This record gives sequence, structure tokens and C-alpha cells, in this order.
Amino acid sequence: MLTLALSKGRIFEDTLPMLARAGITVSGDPESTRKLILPTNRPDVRVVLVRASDVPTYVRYGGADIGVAGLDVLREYIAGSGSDGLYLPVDLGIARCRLSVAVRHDFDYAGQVKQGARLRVATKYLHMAREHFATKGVHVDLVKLYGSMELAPLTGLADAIVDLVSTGGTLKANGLVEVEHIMDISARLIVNQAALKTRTALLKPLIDQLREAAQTPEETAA
Ligand SMILES: Nc1ncnc2c1ncn2[C@@H]1O[C@H](COP(=O)(O)OP(=O)(O)OP(=O)(O)O)[C@@H](O)[C@H]1O
Ligand SMILES: O=P(O)(O)OC[C@H]1O[C@H](OP(=O)(O)OP(=O)(O)O)[C@H](O)[C@@H]1O
Repeated sequence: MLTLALSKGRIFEDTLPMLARAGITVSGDPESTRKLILPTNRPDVRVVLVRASDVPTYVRYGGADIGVAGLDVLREYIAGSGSDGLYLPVDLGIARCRLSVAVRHDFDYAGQVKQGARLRVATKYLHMAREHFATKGVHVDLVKLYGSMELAPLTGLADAIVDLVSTGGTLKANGLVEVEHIMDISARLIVNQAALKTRTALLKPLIDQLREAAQTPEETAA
């Protein structure tokens, strides 16, 4: 049995069509079932539903053989725990967004940075934010949040946020503007290296099929 770890929401929804192109259909809808293990049309493949930030942990420790996680989640995980035991063979090109710095529209970010001001920055992405501001030579105090980052500059909790941006709709709705683009993000396939060695016959074709599915024009144009 191969176990594939996915998170509910956009990763699950965006991975489904790729699995379908690889001949795998998942039974059950994560939004309407409380079940955490979903069978597929293939008796040798099942899906487990985990928190997005738990996907690397499941794959690393063998709770799943393979998983899908955003590059944001992966970078944070690897910065904290290393990449031993993980193999990242495919950029699936789904769940595309970018990691950015944003501030209130009336906050003079460039001016503050030029003056060498110390900024308070709220984010879920402590490692990537620390690295970004260190590279730029900007002095920051980081405040860890778990969600709704956009609220922090509006309430005086922080001067800036580091968060994911896709359409820019959430920033706009909250009177924030993007002032720095840190990196492009998309979802990656993560594979347990030991499983790849011991169960090559099952895993390798699936990885190859997903790689092929990821390269179709619909996906790359997204
Ligand atoms: N607005 C967006 N547009 C496109 N992709 C996104 C967007 N927001 C997040 N993503 C990508 O999708 C992944 C999963 O996001 P999702 O919102 O489903 O989980 P989460 O709420 O961040 O995770 P958790 O439940 O662990 O807090 C993110 O890690 C990121 O790579
Ligand atoms: O630029 P946009 O298209 O508006 O997308 C950006 C938003 O998407 C993500 O949140 P999500 O919708 O995943 O909610 P979450 O905070 O519950 O993760 C991200 O944290 C932003 O808030």
C-alpha cells in the first residue's frame, strides 16, 4: 500500500486532477467527511489528510510515502529540521503564489529601511523572513502568527507582514500593499527516500506519472 499525504483545501483540490491524469481517483470529499484516510480506485494507493505544515513530517517519518506541500511549508520545515530522508523530485506547478513583504498603504517602508529603523514584522514564516531581512540588512523583530497576518499592521501589532500573495485581493481588502517579493511558491512532491528504495516498483511509476501530469500545458500555464 502506498500512502499519499495531502492537506485539505487547495492542495487536495489542485492535486486531484493530476492524480486523475495518473489514473488515480480518490473516493470521498474531505470537506464533507470526518474520515482522515481516503481510499482510491487503486487498491494499492490511499490518501491521508493532514495539516499542510505536517505533510513533510508525515513523509519524513514514514507516516506517508509521498506527499504534496507548498514550497513555503517545505522551506520552513527544512530550515528548522533539515531535509534528511526527504527527496523532492517534482515541482507540480500547482497552488502558485508568492511570498512577499506587505505594509499598510500609508507606511513608508522604503524610507524606514533607508533610515535603518528597526521594524516589527509578523509572519508564519520565521526562517524565510529572518533570512530575507538579514540578506537585505534590514533590522527586524519577528512576531510569530499562525494566520490572518494581514490584520497585524492594521492593529498596530506589526509594521509589516511576510505572507503569501496570489491575486492580491486579501491585501487590497485590508488596505495593505506589497513592497517586496521574496520568492515564487508552488507545490512540490515530497518522497520518503527509504520508501523509494524499498518500494521502487510502486513509487517510481507514480512519481513519473505525476511528473508527466505536472508538465501538461494546462498546469504550466497556470
Ligand atoms: N492564496 C493562495 N493561492 C495559491 N496558493 C496558495 C495560497 N495560499 C496558500 N497557498 C499554497 O497552498 C498551500 C496550502 O495552503 P492552505 O491555505 O490550504 O493551508 P494553510 O492554511 O496555510 O495550512 P495550515 O492548515 O497548516 O495552517 C500553502 O502552503 C501555499 O503553498
Ligand atoms: O492574494 P490572495 O489571492 O488574496 O491570497 C492571499 C491569501 O491566501 C492565503 O490565505 P488563505 O486563503 O489560504 O487563508 P488562510 O489564512 O486560512 O491560510 C494567504 O495567507 C493570504 O491571506
